Amino acid sequence: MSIQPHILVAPHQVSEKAVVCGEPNRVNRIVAHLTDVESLADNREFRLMRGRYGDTIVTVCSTGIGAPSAIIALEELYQCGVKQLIRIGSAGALQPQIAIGDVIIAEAAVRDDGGSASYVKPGFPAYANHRLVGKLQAYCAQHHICAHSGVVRSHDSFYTDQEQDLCHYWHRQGVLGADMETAALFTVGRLRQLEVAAILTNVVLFDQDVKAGVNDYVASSKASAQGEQHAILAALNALCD
Ligand SMILES: O=P(O)(O)O[C@H]1O[C@H](CO)[C@@H](O)[C@H]1O
Ligand SMILES: O=c1cc[nH]c(=O)[nH]1
Repeated sequence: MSIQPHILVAPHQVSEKAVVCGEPNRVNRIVAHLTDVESLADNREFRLMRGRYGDTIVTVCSTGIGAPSAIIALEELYQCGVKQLIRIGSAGALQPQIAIGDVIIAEAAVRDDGGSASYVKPGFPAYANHRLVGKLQAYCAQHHICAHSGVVRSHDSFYTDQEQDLCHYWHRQGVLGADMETAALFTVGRLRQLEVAAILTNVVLFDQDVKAGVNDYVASSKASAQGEQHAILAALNALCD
């Protein structure tokens, strides 16, 4: 089969197990844990590399920001034969007990994104693969990683005029954190019969100014960077054991 139009890889280059993340540079930090690393493609927001974690080959792909590009990556990875996929993302906390660098294991996601809405009615649930969630939780428990499991909210913009009210609304419903891709990956992944999970590093405290939190992350605040390493190891172990 031919090369996919956005991720620029062909099926024979891609493994059944994949890790995705928003930020292209995070791909490099993920493959630092792999051996026999090969660069596959680097196009727009999509950076792809492949390597070995123990005996298992893993493909790592960045998806950029937001549901549309995450769905493009998922659909093209699916065309290439991917069957299991874990997102290693970042998030902002919606609960005060979640510290910077804690990880959030998404059991399900509120579909406040436009991408998944273009596929299926809003009543269709965005929920993670139960087996992968269990493996992420087990790894975090064994390694004393501060992990919170529950519902996240995926949205399309930080900067809507109602954002603060929306965050407080979802806080009151017990939602743990916000990101921009998990709901779309869970929804479209489910429609394509992929096994999908997500583990997110918290980079913004509840009610903290979002720009300050994201800036800290860009500057690699120690706790965020440590949390990302925890999320990477949890995801690779969940996918490969
Ligand atoms: O760090 P990533 O994986 O990109 O995830 C989060 O960070 C971006 C926003 O700053 C959004 O993509 C959001 O989902
Ligand atoms: O607050 C945040 C931080 C990262 N990503 C989000 O979507 N929200």
